[in-house]
Amino acid sequence: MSNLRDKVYILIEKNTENYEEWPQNNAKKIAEQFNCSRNLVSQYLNEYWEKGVFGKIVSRPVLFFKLPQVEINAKTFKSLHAARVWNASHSVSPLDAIIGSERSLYQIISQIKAAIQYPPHGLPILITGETGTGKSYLAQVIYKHLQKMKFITKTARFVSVNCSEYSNNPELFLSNFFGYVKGAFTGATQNNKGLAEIADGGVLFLDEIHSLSKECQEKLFQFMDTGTFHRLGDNEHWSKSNCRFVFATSENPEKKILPTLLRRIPVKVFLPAFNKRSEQEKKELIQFFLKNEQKKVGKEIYITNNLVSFLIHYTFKGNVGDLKNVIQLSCANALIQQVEENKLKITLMELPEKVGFENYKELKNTNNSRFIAVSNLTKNDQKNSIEHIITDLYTIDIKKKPSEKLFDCYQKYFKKRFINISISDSETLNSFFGLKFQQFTRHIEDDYKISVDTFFYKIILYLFDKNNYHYDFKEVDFQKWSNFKNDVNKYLGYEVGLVREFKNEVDLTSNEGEELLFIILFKLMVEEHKSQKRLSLIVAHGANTASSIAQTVNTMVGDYIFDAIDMPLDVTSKEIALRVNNYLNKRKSFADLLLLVDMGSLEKISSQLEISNNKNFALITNVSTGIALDVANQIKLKVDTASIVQNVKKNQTIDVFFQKSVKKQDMIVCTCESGLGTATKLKQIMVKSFPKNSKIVIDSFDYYSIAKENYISELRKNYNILFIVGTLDPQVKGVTFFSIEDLILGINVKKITNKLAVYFDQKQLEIINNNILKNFSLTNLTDQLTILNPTKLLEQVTDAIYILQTKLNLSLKNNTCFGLYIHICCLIERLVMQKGMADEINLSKTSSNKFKNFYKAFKNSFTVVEQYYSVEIPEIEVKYVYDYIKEA
Ligand SMILES: Nc1ncnc2c1ncn2[C@@H]1O[C@H](COP(=O)(O)OP(=O)(O)OP(=O)(O)O)[C@@H](O)[C@H]1O
Repeated sequence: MSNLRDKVYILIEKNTENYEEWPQNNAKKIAEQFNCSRNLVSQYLNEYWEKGVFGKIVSRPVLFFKLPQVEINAKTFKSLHAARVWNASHSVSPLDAIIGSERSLYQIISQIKAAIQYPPHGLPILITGETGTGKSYLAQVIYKHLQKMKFITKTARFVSVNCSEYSNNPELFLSNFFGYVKGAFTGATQNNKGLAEIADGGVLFLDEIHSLSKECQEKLFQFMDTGTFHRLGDNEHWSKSNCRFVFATSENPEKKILPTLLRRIPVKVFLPAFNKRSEQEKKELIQFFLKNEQKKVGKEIYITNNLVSFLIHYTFKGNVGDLKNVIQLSCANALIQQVEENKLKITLMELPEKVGFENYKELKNTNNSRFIAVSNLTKNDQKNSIEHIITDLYTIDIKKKPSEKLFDCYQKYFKKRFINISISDSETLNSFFGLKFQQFTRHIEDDYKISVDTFFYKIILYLFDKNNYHYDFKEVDFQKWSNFKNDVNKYLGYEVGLVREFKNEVDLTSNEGEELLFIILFKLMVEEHKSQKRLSLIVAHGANTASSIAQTVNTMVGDYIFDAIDMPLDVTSKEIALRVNNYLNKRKSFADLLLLVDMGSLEKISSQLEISNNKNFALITNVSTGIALDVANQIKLKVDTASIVQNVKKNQTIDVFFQKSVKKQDMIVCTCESGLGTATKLKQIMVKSFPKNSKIVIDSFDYYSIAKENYISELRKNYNILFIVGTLDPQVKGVTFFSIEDLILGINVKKITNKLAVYFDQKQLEIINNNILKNFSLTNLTDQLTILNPTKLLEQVTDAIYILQTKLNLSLKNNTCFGLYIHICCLIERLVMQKGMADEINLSKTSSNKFKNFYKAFKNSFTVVEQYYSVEIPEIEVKYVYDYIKEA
């Protein structure tokens, strides 16, 4: 028989399982249940809390729950909701187990998590994507997540409705969905619950939502708004259901779903097609399905390397769903042949007939066939895991005895290990990390005049960008970890500060080991004497011609010399120039550019490349592995660029070209006094308003940097600044400023388009004009900036600022208000998404009385907002608003 202390533990553990039971976890209720002293129970509960076993919620009554794992410090929460959100974000979620959750689906899953735990019943979500990309699968995992994280009870249902079944029969939908009463139609012999009611407390998944008739869509959004509806045949009584909505469609939602319904779905996520996913993820999916087959057939499965390569490169029209079928059928085909064997071996021969080989380019270069066990399928990739690399660096440290040469050894090690690294530009730019890292390296190049080495730049993206790599770091347990750290630290300096600055900006959490690796790579990337003064780039047509020449040559000379850009066959010289310009734009601090291309006309591209006039530019055509090798060898021998061109001309019978370019790029600057985050979003909205092929660079900058003269003059060396868009005029001489306020009010948009007249034709200008008017409406702006309901949020923030002005007897200018609306809307979203609790408010003693008064008035004005979103605006943010208003 266990004692009372154990009984309390067991009861709390059991009740924690079911969120509905959490309110029972208080001393009074437990004491009643066990018929014992309340004080004693309270003592035990607090003991467990102090040990970090239970979390404490300081509501009335005080509640306890079992933490997912023991914490070092005692955890206290201000409300049930805060505890629940924290608990959810610290438990392993089924959503995190989805393949790709840490890379291609990373953003999507974070968005979904924030949306479904939004109080009280989550925000509706729309999942789009081609057929077979996993929309229904994701909806089911969302449901499992909600159950596991206790946002819904164990008995809550997942109700799936395939709307395409009702496309021609709205009445049937309404009766099945909302239920009916006896006599509602012929055959309605008794009252019947509808799917909406069955889903009460759970998840309602409406698949192929675009096929619902207009009438049904209207009824649906009325139900979404109020949670109530009439059963068919009964217009008097209201039925109720509180369910979470997940919608899916494989069509373009803007075209097929009523705008009124679409507006009520604030979170829209897009699942990528199978061929858009990385090789690593494809391999993991293949492994996942093969493991399922292994379980079914009860035999170990072996697959050939060529079949894996086929599955990775084949275009599956039905995406992941098709891949799953093809794997199942291949295993079935193999099983017929190998009934007697205790292993199942599958090769290209077992592929089902429906798979066509005509598009399969890789088949030409199949490798020597070899079988791989399913469990080993993704093993090779693990070799590049952060954990492995740190272990290697640690071993080098022990072997080499720390010396001046330590970082030379590290450099050699990385060059050897990552010589074949290939990350395309588009991959790096798609992610938040990629964009930020690019911006950051540009900032250190511009502001600190530090050159960035492309090779190490790529390794950092490869290892630390969750979109690119399996981010599976476990704590490294070295006996001599601290010695290693000390050895390395001897050679580190300002890099440490820069890395921390960057990490804070992207909100990258990392443990000690990861941080040290990041700093080592960063140091190697920026070491001045080794920095890359010459960029060598191969551009060629074909799926991987350029990268394969670059990889071969880099491997042959044992050094990372060439970057590569692969071009589709039908690309125009203009598009090539655009891609090369994008590449150059990211690497401003080089002295020479050596460009090796495979196409004919030299002048056509060179005239379209934008290279500042202080840089040498050499172009070599008809690139082949031989020519690239010749160039690489000369680079290794430190031959200067002009001589390389002459030598190649002598050695090879080809055309070469050398010129100094003088053309500058045009730029629109986006800035926002309330911070770089908002400026970046502003930039995204501007980019969206311009045609895709626009050559004008649109970029975001820190307000205070832009206001500095020397910063602007550096920028002007490479760019011609057309105008600035932002919340507050940074007063840059000779550059027109357009305030967001004007754009919101539709003022001055014509002036913008006038400035662009030389770049676009009349039709394009009209489109830009309309886009700006559309994209800069205040609601749309907030919509872009937040996932919360923009109209509601904006209304509440506007009211709060109005009250604040009245309280303080202030009259803020329109543009100050607009700046504040946008900043505070973004802030509220940040706080909602933060998952944890807001910091304790501790009005510092050093604050001025003026600020203290402001703080009080601000808090009073924002009470409604804070309560509605269950957030607390921290003092530091209030101080920010205070300074902003003071400056304006
Ligand atoms: N990430 C994944 N991990 C494991 N299995 C997956 C994944 N994505 C999809 N699948 C599997 O692929 C098949 C097709 O997925 P699903 O039916 O969810 O696609 P869909 O996008 O809803 O397709 P449709 O638009 O045709 O309804 C299912 O059997 C599903 O289990």
